[in-house]
Amino acid sequence: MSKEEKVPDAWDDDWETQVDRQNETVSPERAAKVSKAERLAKHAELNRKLWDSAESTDNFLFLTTKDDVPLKTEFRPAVKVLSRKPAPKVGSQIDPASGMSQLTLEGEEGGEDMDANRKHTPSPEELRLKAQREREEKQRRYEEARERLFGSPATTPGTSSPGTLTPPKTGEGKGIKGKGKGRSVWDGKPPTENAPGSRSKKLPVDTTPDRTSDGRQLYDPGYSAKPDSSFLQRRSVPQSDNIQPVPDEGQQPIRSPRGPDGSGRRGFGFSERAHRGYPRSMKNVEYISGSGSTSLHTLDIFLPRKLSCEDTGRLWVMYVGPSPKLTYIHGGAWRSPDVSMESFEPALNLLFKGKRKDDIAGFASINYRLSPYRQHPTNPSTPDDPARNAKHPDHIHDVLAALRFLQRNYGFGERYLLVGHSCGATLAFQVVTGRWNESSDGMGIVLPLGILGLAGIYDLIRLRNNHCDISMYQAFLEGAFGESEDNWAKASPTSGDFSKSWPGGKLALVVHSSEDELVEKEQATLMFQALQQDAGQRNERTNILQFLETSKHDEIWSRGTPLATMIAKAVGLLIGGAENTMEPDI
Ligand SMILES: N[C@@H](CC(=O)c1ccccc1NC=O)C(=O)O
Repeated sequence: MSKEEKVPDAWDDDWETQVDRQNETVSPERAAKVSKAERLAKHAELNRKLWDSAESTDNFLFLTTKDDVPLKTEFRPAVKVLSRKPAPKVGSQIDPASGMSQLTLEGEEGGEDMDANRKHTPSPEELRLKAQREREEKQRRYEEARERLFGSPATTPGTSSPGTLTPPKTGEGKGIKGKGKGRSVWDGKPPTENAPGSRSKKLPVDTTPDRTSDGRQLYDPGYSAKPDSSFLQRRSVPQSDNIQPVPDEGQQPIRSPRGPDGSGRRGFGFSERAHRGYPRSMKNVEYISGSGSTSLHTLDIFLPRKLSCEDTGRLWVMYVGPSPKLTYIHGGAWRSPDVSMESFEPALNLLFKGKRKDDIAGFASINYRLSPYRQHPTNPSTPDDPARNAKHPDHIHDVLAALRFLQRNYGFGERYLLVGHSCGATLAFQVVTGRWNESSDGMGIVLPLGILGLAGIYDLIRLRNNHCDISMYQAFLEGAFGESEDNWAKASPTSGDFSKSWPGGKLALVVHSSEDELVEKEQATLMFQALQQDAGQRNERTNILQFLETSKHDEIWSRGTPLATMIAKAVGLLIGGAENTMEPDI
């Protein structure tokens, strides 16, 4: 048979006719001219077909003749191979990554020449090596994520495993005693609940126990929380409560801040590429995942250096509102979308050139859902955006959820300063009223050692009354807290009873600028008075009211210096003791 002649396809209905036609068209001359080689080839081909049919397992005739056939299946007509095309082969290959068997149907990709299309089938050894490579890659990625989150690798590289949250390695870092400061506002024990009488020292104190000799660490394996304690050490991330334990590099855009490099350039710009060194920044980490999560349930984390279990001499700083682990809470009248983490960056740059740079373990900036702002000039909210239709107490619930996420993942307990600007300061003080501090699993957060409120709103009704000629105030307060002024009163931090709700508090620093054009200084004074109500009682808190001379409302954060100075001062008060109180700290 010449190459030009097409082999009839046995799947075609008329294949027999085609074959017959071909046979007819073969001239007797051509038939007669069959060479010896051709005859041998034909013979070999016939032989091959015979062996194929003999070896076919499609139909074991000896079994079909018996009635008691072992493994008998229902009647299935045997597939007859009618074509010279190789029969489609179903191959199964185990994917080393997924462990799933991948079914492939050779010949599916079309094309007549199956040899050309046939893929290389890996040998078992190749598969094993591939699986091993993939396993190693997975482990490496997990350890990267873990190190990014905790700032320290597993004790033995490759021994940590996804699914368990192992405590950070002991190593780098310095305890208070090691720093030679000898003064601390906490006692070196694992954080306990903010229960009355749980603190024994007033700020400042000079009785720091030797925390290295008592052997306790952030994750003390021997420590068990008091039965009624709101603090529980976490050795594994809870699966409940929508907590996302490890920000995954694939999911989280990482911005890597540059620290001051001595060149005089501003530091902490964020580079485009992710990198694993320090300082390290993680952006848009979701603190709630799943159905209730929105685009604003995020926080940003900034780690100046590797974290260590022995970092108990350092504070975290949390900014409520957009920023870096000072915890910081941004302002924006509970509704403005244009206040973001960047508002904290000028202050960060200064802080990390300043005296307190070694006293801060990490920063976090907490975002939270906003109330509607339909008239926003450039970015109006829409009714269907769950991130921008919040009503009190949504905002404070979000802040508490974020703090719980950070505490569970980083285990810093009470060792943090909560910083808020404007309505961020409202939220910061709402945290320590304890009124909304409950959670689905019955565990609240551990309240902070200190609060720094800047240009804060603390008495909602007084604020509106002082500005009743400007509709914006009524509008944003109503947008956030509804129409009932009873609710406004209950939500106002000035109505808190802090001796009861925040007995472990060491510092409340209320800062206001005389030049604030949006919030009057009465707000700061009222807050200070509310804090002072329990002065002289059993509490150990230092309350400070401080007025700045030169900052307008938003300049406190936008110029960087006022915010950085006040954070450094608060950190100094909490860590360094009284002698540092009046020093310029940055
Ligand atoms: N830019 C905001 C106004 C604002 O942020 C504000 C106005 C008056 C008093 C306090 C304010 N912000 C507090 O977080 C707005 O347009 O709603």
